[in-house]
Amino acid sequence: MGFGTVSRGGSSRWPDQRLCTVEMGPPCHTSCLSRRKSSSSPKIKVDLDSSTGIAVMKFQSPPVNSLSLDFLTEFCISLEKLEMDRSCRGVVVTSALPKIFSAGLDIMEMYGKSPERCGEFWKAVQEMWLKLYGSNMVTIAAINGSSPAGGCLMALTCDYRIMAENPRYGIGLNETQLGIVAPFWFKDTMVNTVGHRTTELALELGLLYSAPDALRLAWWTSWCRRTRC
Ligand SMILES: CC/C=C\CC(=O)SCCNC(=O)CCNC(=O)[C@H](O)C(C)(C)COP(=O)(O)OP(=O)(O)OC[C@H]1O[C@@H](n2cnc3c(N)ncnc32)[C@H](O)[C@@H]1OP(=O)(O)O
Repeated sequence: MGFGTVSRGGSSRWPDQRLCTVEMGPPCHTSCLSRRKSSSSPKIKVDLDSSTGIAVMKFQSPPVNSLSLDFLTEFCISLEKLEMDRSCRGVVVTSALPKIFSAGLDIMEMYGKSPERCGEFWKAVQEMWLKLYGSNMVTIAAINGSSPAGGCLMALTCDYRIMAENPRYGIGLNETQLGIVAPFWFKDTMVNTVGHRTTELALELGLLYSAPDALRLAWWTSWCRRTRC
């Protein structure tokens, strides 16, 4: 079973556990997280407004909010805590840094590391996707800066996307420009939002879109497919 087959909003609060076994090694989400410790200085600031039930997760990991193992671990733990808080109905993910939403996967995590460390990192990337995609909360990406590759994946994984209009901000799965292939579940996540043909073109050329171009291609017209149960 592939990641692209995970359905949203099913009866379970978490995606099918079989996915952990097949794609992610030994189960399960919580045990993976509890093995890792997040760094002492928070990379993500979380504020929950109890009067609205809306939480804001602000990325504050300079210089570019790259998705390191520490960042991803903290993200998953924070999201899990909000998930368990019944008063929280929705989450906005955004950046505290000027000009950057997230630069995507931390390139230094993929260079000169042991296979074990690479495996741990990749598992954390998958967990981020599973937790965000399978969340019972309404999830919104407020994209207030550039959002290439893994940053784009994170935004696409949310129910809604809102992007600040600035000609310097780009969003897209630009992996081809880096000489690497976007994993199929990155691709599937984009197909779910903008359709097959747009995704095919975007991935082939490694395109980064401005907010108006993305709007034209229906990046922002996804709807909330579930409510908090
Ligand atoms: C198999 C899965 C494959 C891929 C998924 C991925 O996500 S791969 C990562 C893809 N990411 C990118 O291609 C983004 C590359 N970065 C940029 O385009 C720019 O840095 C960005 C985000 C537009 C910001 O530009 P700006 O001019 O503001 O900053 P600058 O380029 O000078 O970068 C500042 C420092 O950040 C470091 N950095 C940038 N991106 C990453 C990253 N993804 N991981 C780790 N570090 C990153 C950059 O090297 C600079 O470091 P410094 O020590 O100051 O030189």
